[in-house]
Amino acid sequence: MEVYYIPLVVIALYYALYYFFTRNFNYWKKRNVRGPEPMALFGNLKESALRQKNIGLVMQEIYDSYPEEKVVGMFRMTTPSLLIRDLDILKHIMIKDFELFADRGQEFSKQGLGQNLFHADGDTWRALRGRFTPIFTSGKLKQMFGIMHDRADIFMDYVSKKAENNLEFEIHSLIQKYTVSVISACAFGLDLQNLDNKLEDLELIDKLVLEPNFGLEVDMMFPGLLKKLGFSLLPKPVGVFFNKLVQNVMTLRGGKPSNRNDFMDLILQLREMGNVKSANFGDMQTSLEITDDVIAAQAFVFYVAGYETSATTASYLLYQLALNQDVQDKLIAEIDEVTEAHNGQITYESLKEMKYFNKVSDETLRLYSIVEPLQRKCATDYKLPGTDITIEKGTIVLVSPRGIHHDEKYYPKPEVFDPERFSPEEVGKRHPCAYLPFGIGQRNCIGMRFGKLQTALCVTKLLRKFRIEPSKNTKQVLGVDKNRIIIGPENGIYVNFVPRK
Ligand code: HEM
Repeated sequence: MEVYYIPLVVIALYYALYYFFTRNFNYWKKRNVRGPEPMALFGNLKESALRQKNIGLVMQEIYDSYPEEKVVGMFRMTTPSLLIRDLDILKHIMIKDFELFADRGQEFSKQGLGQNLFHADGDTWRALRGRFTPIFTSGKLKQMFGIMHDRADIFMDYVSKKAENNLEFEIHSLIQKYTVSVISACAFGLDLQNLDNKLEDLELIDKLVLEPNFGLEVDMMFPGLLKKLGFSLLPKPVGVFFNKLVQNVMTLRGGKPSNRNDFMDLILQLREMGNVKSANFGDMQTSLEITDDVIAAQAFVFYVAGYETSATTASYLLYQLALNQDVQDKLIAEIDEVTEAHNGQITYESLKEMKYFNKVSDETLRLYSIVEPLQRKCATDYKLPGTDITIEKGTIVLVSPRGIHHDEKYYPKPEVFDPERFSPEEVGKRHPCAYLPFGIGQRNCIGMRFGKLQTALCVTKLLRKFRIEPSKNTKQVLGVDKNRIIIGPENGIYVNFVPRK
């Protein structure tokens, strides 16, 4: 008899689940906000949740599908979120009304690695940003340049040896060797001499952190649940690894700054200054004790945010030089001229003088912005300027830099690589929010100057020695890796390094 109930139970369960996973899907319709039709459970992120497409491409497609809309109502899994397309609204959210949108809405813990600058929110973030901003000034970077330069020389020796046997390189993984050694040296004083021996632990960290895990989707579906349950977005071994690493470095330095002038020294100097109040970020007086856990969390985020982003930027840049030999000619001429004027040395100052390099680098990051989407959480009910729409407290708003950077309204023929888009005249004609590879506003990328510097150093050193040319494996169109949380090339980028005459 009971057996007859089984189909009924299955059907009831099916409907209950279906209801649960679609219960919010009238949310934007009720508010007259247009957007793509969501799918049960996945909302509008089915392809990224199933790892069929990088989330950056999914967001760009949503952006492209609504050219007339200022905002697009969408669903991150089952949670209503809003994609901002209009640049004036974007400016309000990211800059003018920043106080209401300071959070990213990804904080998963107030302890351990959760105290890192990227994931932290609220007072913890304010205190962290206030205290750590001084270690990214131009002056501090200049002091660190020597460490970076040594790493670049080791890298050039490595490449030159390899190039004796084979001109073709897969440049994404190649340049990662350089950025891993730079960040390891600058963030925690680790001198990786043999670039082929990327530490096994660091390989593992790469896998654990930069490959998407389903914690992200759970957090989208049930915002705040992971934090309540004490689950981390980051697997435990990551925390253990960075704590141990930082402990070792601090023990070696006797808990005091050495004379290396790396991030670890700068953080130890900050610690010696004690619990300084900082009111730089908003009205709130915030303070923060720099504990070992706080140091480990920042070492973690500087490492993870620092190496892959710059390696990807440099490899896309070299790829575009291979395809655009005229741009490369002009860039090499500039590098040679400026370097000769500095007695054949590439220095912090000489890199600053390379104006054309900056244009090439800016255009690279327009075409291939790497961190997608940008995200903020609304701290209060908020009427979007210039619309009748009020978003509720707690709503996640998203921005697609890739969508904006490929929008022909701002960049005619967006798929063409043209560094002249970044001449001062052209930049002056554009909306200030039309370019955001490093994000924008008070919560933008804290490591922007560091990232630009290590990319510039690597590329200029390479171009002093080699021309970059297409190889038989150079693709005309690059795919995007589906299995990374940031944008990067699928199956690498192949080019030839041809020694310059
Ligand atoms: C080409 C290189 C890089 C790119 C394209 C890049 C891009 C970004 C973007 C788009 C954001 C989010 C900004 C926002 O939400 O408005 C970000 C945040 C961040 N980046 Fe970078 N980044 C790069 C290099 C670096 C480096 C070298 C470091 C550290 C050494 C770093 C550390 C961080 C940190 C800590 C945050 C969080 C800042 C906060 O929330 O206060 N990044 N980055």
